[in-house]
Amino acid sequence: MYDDIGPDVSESFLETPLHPPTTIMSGKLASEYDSWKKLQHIYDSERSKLILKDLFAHDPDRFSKFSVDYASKGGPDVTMLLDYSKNLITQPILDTLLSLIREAQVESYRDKMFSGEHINTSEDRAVLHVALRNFNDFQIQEAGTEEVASVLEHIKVFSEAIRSGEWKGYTGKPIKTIVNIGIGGSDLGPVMVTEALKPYSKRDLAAHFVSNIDGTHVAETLRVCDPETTLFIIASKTFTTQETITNAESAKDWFLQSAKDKAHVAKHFVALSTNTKAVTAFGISSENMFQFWDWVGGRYSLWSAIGLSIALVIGYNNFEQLLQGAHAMDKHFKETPLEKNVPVLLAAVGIWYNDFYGSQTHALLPYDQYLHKFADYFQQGDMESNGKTVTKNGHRVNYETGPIIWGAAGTNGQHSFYQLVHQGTKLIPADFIAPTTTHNPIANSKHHRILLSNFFAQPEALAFGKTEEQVKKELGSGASEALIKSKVFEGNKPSNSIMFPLLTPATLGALIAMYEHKIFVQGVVWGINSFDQMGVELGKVLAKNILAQLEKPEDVTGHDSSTTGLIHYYQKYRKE
Ligand SMILES: O=P(O)(O)OC[C@H]1O[C@H](O)[C@@H](O)[C@@H](O)[C@@H]1O
Repeated sequence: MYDDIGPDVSESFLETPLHPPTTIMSGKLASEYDSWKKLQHIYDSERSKLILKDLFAHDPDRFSKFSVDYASKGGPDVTMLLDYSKNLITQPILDTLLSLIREAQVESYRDKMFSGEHINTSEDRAVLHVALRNFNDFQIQEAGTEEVASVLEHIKVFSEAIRSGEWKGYTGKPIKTIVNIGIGGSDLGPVMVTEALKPYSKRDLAAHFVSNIDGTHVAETLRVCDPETTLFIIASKTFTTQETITNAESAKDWFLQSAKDKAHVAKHFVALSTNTKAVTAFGISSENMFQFWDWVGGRYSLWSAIGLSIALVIGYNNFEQLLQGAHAMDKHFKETPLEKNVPVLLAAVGIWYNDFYGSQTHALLPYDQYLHKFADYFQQGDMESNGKTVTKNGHRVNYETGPIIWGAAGTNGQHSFYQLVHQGTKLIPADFIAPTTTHNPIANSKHHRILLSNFFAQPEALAFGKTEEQVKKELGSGASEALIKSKVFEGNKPSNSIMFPLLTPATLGALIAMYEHKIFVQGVVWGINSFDQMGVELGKVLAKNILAQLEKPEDVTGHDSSTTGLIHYYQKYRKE
């Protein structure tokens, strides 16, 4: 059916010599690539034939053709199945998507990332989260990478001292509670991973995460803490983030109300940062500082010292397993041909919906309660990376870039938003994620079987729907036309299914790295810099200006009438 849109495309691009980087710097938009134009043509002319029901009916091997069995090479054993057969693609479409990825020189950019080239051009930085989990494997040239092992050793020694009770608080008691104070990349990764790996956690060490500047967050957390047995981890790459520094100051004040002597801060406060000067100025000595480097992006930093709270909760060995699982995925991404490369395939089908079908969002739907923060985590990971309108060369894109990421743990989502996914007007591609085995096989794994039956059923229902004939048959004669129509599921809604045996630290590491690289591939195709975050700046600057105007109504100047009206309302009704 699709012979005319030919699998030869990818080969012809393979034969095309790679352009030197300067050609890319001249600023081609993704929409100017030949394979992009070809995809547009395919979409326009073939879309009506892309019906999952037919594609499956015509090809009994569709599952085996469009699925990959991932197995780690080296490090802890991790296996994972990616089934992407329930996507609105054919082999020629996939080939053309892979041609696009080649034409955008993703492989060359990938190698630049792994070798430490400064691919974060706006900030002139390398992008080396892969160096944090490298274990001397890839050759990476960048200052700081030689210090990774010693920081890991510091994390190991410190986390063991806390976990064993050897580290004592100012009254000689062991630490019972940790409070990570950080926001964005200095919060979401540790929150997500400590939740995901709860079965590996030290249950008698309570972990809290304070991020929001809203005083409620720190106040409610301190309410359940004992200053004698609490360790505060101040996590901030820059150590200038208003929320984190304000929360940290309030935590220190609270602590000193009991401890009195500032010398006791050393036993109860540590810092994770790249900014030694600011850490010292805060009152934390450099021995209690865990270093990282400017080539670690905030949203890619859970592998760095920012992961200290993870190591404290699950133990250093499990933390290292997480890193090794990610490293094996890095190797897979670096060395596997595009056709079998899991992050590349996810990126390819994502581009198909995002840029040709016009899908605005992408749902992450883990059927694992431990992954309930997974979508939150990748909201930052994906949206802060690829939510850009301007290419690296300063051109405005004329296509869609990063999708809106959202989701919730199954089966909760089924009882809230799935209605719209099944029968709404929007096309919402989704990733269904599940372990074959649960950490909690209660009632003889009955819960897990029910959970998985839903995990299998939902993508099937989305893909194949329910026809009017089926509904009529079910309802029998006499059913109104309106009732019949309301029960029809159009189907043809795409999804990926990702399965693995058990959510272990190494598996989670691989899963996170897989999505990181998917984001990377898409960013390169769109020509954007996935590693800066200029979009978070403007609001911060305006807030700083407004903060200085909050006292008196006459100070409120320079705003539109709406903003002025809102501030005046606050000034009228506030109670200190
Ligand atoms: O770790 P920091 O420096 O406190 O930054 C916290 C967060 O701040 C901003 O929102 C962004 O830059 C994020 O990428 C970052 O994760």
